[in-house]
Amino acid sequence: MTRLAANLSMLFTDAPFLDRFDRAAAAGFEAVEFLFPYAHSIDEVKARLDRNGLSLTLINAFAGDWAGGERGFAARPSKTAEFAASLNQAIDYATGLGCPRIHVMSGITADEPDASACEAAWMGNMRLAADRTANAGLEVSIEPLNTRDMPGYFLAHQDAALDLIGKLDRRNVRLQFDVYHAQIMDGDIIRRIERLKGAYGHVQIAGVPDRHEPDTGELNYAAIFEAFDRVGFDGFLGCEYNPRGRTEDGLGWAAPFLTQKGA
Ligand SMILES: O=C(O)C(=O)[C@H](O)CO
Ligand SMILES: [Mg+2]
Repeated sequence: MTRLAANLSMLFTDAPFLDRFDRAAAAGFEAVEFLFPYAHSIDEVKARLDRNGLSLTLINAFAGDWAGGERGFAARPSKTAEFAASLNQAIDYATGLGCPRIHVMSGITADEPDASACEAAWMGNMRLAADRTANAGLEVSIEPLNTRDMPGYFLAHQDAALDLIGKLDRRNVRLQFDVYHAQIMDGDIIRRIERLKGAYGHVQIAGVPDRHEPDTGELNYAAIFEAFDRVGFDGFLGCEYNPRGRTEDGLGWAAPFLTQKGA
């Protein structure tokens, strides 16, 4: 069964962040995800989830100065203190908001002088993340990002991320399988959904190449939704795209999977 989560960092962005929860629920979503809730208190965010009966599927740990180009700390040898602080904060929010999963970003490492030091930093930081989140009953996700949108990011390919997860040897770290990034970098999406079954705990979707609604472009999302069903994926597909216009006007493709309000 296809279950959708609205990504509130990308959808309904004509409204202030807290009002996007109301808009998502009114549009028929039962779940949401977002990158960074940290400008708001846990209580403020929880009140919006509760009053709309929404569940929360994913948050990101704080990733640094986003506007300045930072994309997380895990693989950056000089940022271990920032990493630990962002992890503790994210665990507090995830626990307080009933969110099962934290996306921990690895960082831009293209300019780091020593690639092996980046991998060593990633291993050490991610073991810390895995162990602290496991104690809190949470999962960590890592996500390869395409090099066109995110040049220099530490993780770009699905198989490389899987190799690292293998070396990490922690059961609560899994892939965040973003179909948009995976198609741009690796392709072979249907076979990959089958082959990686169990290795991803969260999925995100968007049209390729423009990152708009998943109803145009080079991917056949009807077949992709069927493939996730066929392999028994029972998590959420996060709608992480830039709407072509007003979010509600572009939700025709999602209508079969949204709650019909007033029905
Ligand atoms: O960009 C994405 O696809 C994400 O999911 C990240 O959380 C932000 O880079
Ligand atoms: Mg994503």
